[in-house]
Amino acid sequence: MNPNHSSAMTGPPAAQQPDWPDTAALRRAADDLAALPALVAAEDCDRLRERLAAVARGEALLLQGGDCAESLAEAGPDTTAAKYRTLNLMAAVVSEASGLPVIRLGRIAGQFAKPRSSPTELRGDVELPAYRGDMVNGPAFTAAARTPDPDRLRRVYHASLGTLNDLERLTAADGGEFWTSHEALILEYERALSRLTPAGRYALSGHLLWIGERTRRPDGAHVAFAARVRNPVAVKLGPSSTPDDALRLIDLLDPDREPGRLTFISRMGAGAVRDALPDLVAKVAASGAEVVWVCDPVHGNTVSSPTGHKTRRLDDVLDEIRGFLEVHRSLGTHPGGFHLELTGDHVTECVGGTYEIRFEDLPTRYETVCDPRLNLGQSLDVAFELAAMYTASPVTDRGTTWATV
Ligand SMILES: O=C[C@H](O)[C@H](O)COP(=O)(O)O
Ligand SMILES: C=C(OP(=O)(O)O)C(=O)O
Ligand SMILES: [Mn+2]
Repeated sequence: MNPNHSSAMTGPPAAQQPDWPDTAALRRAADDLAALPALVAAEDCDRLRERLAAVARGEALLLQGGDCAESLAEAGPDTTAAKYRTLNLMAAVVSEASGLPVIRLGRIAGQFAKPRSSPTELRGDVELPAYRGDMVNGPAFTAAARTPDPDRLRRVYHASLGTLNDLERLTAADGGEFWTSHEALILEYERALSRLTPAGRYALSGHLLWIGERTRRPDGAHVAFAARVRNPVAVKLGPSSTPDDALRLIDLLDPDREPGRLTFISRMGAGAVRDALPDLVAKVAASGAEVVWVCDPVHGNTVSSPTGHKTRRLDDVLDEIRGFLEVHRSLGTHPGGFHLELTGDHVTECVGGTYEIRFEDLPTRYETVCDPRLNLGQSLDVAFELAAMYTASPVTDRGTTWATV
């Protein structure tokens, strides 16, 4: 794995790219995708950008959620409907309590690629390439499954198309808008599904694409790609982010200062959010840029259970949300929304909740292929806790009236 892999001879470095063993096959897969219909419409990306502009103005909230990594084996109408209904229920609860419209954005129909802390995984004395999401390789711990396979680009395209069809049926039945998003990680996939339209270039693999914590360097290939497309885009900001990083990203990704174009997803961890976030939000606000601030209260709170399962405590998730709201309250800025890893099923991957999952319960239904997801009950716990926070401190004007949270 070459961390400075550059996918074009002269392009900027692209972090977290797989070592594809057959680059000719990769080229053929990308060419096939480039000739297939785009997955979403450019006009819909524009419409989502308008909705996000309302969030930037403090007139709406964003709820973004879904699997850490979608799975080809699990893809289908039932899992899609379960995730859709979970987000729908959460949005209804939060909207009722806050009095604000809630925009529903799935981590769905394309969330098939993962950045990893380590390029390899060691079990006993066997070392294999890390699982990088079903767009790249398979989760089974065998050399065959872990070898990056370019045909997977085609498979996730078709699975995403099926999911989009299912989502269309679901939204037609209840009349609401629902948008799709994923991390723009594998550049061959994203470039192959970008299209030049009369209004400019769009990444048409999803409505909103985000850049992850591990690929957000301002001089990197992911930021360069996002800068070239007109979709709404987001960037994760972890505890090492500096105000200067944020301001550079604004200049690169939102040079025209278009409200709704750029979202920052803060993922600091419950222990760091109150210290790390205020300076970022204050300096961005002082620059005059109108970005959307979203809280991802899961990625900074991953721990290992005594049984070695990757997990998260619901209490930490809620504490980071509270910290995020406190920071915005004290600065008079709008806490624009929430980004969560969740599923509509009754999995046992995170601990805590009204129907409490304990460390010892984790093996019962631990089904994620990457990070632990909140189950249906835990997702609703988050929604009702949010409702309680909004009821205690009503939003009346740009989120400035957070008396207590
Ligand atoms: O979102 C997913 C994970 O946080 C990311 O892939 C890193 O996971 P890892 O530390 O298990 O590699
Ligand atoms: C990898 C992810 O997050 P981050 O880039 O914030 O670590 C993710 O959202 O699954
Ligand atoms: Mn994750």
